[in-house]
Amino acid sequence: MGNSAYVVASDILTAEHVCLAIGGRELLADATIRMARGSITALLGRNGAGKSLLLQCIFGTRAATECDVHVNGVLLRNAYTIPRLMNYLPQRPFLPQDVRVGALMRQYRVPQEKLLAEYPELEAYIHTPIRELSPGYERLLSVLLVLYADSRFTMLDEPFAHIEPMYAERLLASLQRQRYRKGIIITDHRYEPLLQVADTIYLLKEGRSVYIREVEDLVVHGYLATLNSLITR
Ligand SMILES: Nc1ncnc2c1ncn2[C@@H]1O[C@H](COP(=O)(O)OP(=O)(O)OP(=O)(O)O)[C@@H](O)[C@H]1O
Repeated sequence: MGNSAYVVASDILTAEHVCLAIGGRELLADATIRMARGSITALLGRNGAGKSLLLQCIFGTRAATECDVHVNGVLLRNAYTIPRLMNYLPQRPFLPQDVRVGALMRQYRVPQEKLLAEYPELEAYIHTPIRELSPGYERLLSVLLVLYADSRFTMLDEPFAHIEPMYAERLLASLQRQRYRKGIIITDHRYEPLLQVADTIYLLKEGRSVYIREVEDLVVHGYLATLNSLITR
């Protein structure tokens, strides 16, 4: 797990009693997540466990049956409407296809010089419209825009999907750097890199969030069959 020494005295976001039913099907049943600015929280769960729905409920773009989101004890409604509080990387492509990379960096208020210092290869794409990027490159750019944007909390839904191994490693390093200035929650099926950087781990199971104290708990709760892939590294 990550080093909680990175955690600084800071904003605390809690989402409690998150309940959601669609078409009579109970999909979230009292899920709870707590995240602090300066730390990384991993949200694991099997396919269809409700991870994306939970993030959308916290963000406020999905109407939940119940969802109490507080930042430093202040109750929030529709977190997405509060400037610079929180941003969210959805699982599916969302960038406007006709807009150029540089224009999007400005729109997201990304510190362009800093981002280009870390990813100098992006310079060549500054004038390129999104529709001309490969799907993997578009995904990488989407993750970077959300991660480097000015917000106190960032939620990333499958940031490693479609990203080549070299970029996945660099992205992990970027996450470590960005954790100093924001609280980050990540859900991804590539659990190994997540376990490396996460300070806190939750497993979403049967609509509830289970706090994972030890990686062995992931086997106990039926998320992993064994710990072999972790232990043999
Ligand atoms: N609009 C909807 N109407 C009905 N059911 C939905 C809707 N959106 C999601 N679901 C169902 O809710 C469940 C949880 O979906 P969600 O996308 O949150 O899962 P997930 O944990 O993110 O899964 P994955 O890891 O496969 O992306 C799934 O069974 C899905 O079919």
